[in-house]
Amino acid sequence: MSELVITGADLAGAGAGDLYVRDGLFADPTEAGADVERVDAHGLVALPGLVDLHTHLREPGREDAETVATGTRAAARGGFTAVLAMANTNPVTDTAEAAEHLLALGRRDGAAQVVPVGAVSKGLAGSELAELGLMARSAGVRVFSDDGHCVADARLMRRALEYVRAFDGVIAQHAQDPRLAGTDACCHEGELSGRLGLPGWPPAAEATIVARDAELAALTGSRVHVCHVSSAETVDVLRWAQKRGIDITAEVTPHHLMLTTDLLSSYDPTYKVNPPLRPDEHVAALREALADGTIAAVGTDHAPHARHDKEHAFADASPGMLGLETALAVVIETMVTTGRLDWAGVAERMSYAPARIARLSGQGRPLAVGEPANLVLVDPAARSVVDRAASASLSRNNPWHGRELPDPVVLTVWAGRVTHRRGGG
Ligand SMILES: NC(=O)N[C@@H](CC(=O)O)C(=O)O
Ligand SMILES: [Zn+2]
Ligand SMILES: [Zn+2]
Repeated sequence: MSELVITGADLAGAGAGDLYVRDGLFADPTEAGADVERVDAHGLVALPGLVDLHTHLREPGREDAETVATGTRAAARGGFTAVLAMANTNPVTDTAEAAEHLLALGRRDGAAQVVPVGAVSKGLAGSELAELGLMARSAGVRVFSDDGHCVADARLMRRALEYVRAFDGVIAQHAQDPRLAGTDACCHEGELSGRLGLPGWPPAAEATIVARDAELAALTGSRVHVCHVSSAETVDVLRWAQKRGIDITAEVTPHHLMLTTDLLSSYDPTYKVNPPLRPDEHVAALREALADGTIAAVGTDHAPHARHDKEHAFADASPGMLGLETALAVVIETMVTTGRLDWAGVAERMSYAPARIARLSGQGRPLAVGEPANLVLVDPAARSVVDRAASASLSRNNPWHGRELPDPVVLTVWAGRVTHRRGGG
């Protein structure tokens, strides 16, 4: 446990103040002794520790691609103090034992809080419900997702929603109608997919599932969350559903806020991701929706893949890209520098809202005396060129490699522990 005083930081856009980290909590800075370490943070911004609703840690099963230790170290370097770990591991997190095991791994190896996401269906197979109630009771699971797969069966989705309502759970849907966009679909459907000869993935495959799930949320009085929204069509559906008072939230990934379909013309599998990168007009709609709150949160969909799964012809490579270390940089570049979000807005979309959606009690809390000491100290002016070799992740599928981006994270503190400090230490 660390003890330190941070002086002069802009507290999430609310003006300058001091923070005193003691015994895992924020304490009154006037009580700090003269011997306590002081970090001069004038010109920096302090945000509550970031919370990622959508991380793939790959442990258990694919420790060659990522582990709890390496994935949470990447999280800490990105300013995150909690990550929701998706269930598509091997074995799948579809039982209470599997969820408890992941919790234990997180306690042992985590440089951030590891929150298990439970599978909706056994083995992610989409036919029988997993042990939702047992996972909730024994491991505190509140977010359930078959991510990687869509819960395509409307009846199973309805039953899952009815089930989790009892304990205020939420179903996080990977919205991809498998009949409109099958497992081979890998390029936004349009002129370019035709020219490149890649199977198309139309926005309608996402938006139709989201419309259906909004109706099921209304029918059951339960909560739906939409993973990695990629299209303007889905944004329209979300607006319509939220206007009706339906309890539906959504996240957008950093890559969908910035990268576009044309990158695929190189056939570089680094840019293969599900759902696919889309043209400019979708990127613009996603930025607008994140600014106005239609999309409540950023979720990284950090999806590490080993070399031998990624270095293939485009059609055969595994989909997914790294995201934890660069998420805040991309949000600053696309949302803050452009005037769409202020620092309070960044805190809301990357900490408060994700913590609320996942019903985490000790995360996404204000920087105030008595609250858990989770924070990230941000340098709004620093920039650097991203180097994939410098990552804490075990994988190198980094779509930002070689780009100049903001380099904001100076210090991360999780539960009173320094988990990252720029330049090491
Ligand atoms: N996003 C991806 O392209 N891949 C994810 C699965 C997913 O998020 O659907 C993965 O697990 O690799
Ligand atoms: Zn997904
Ligand atoms: Zn995912």
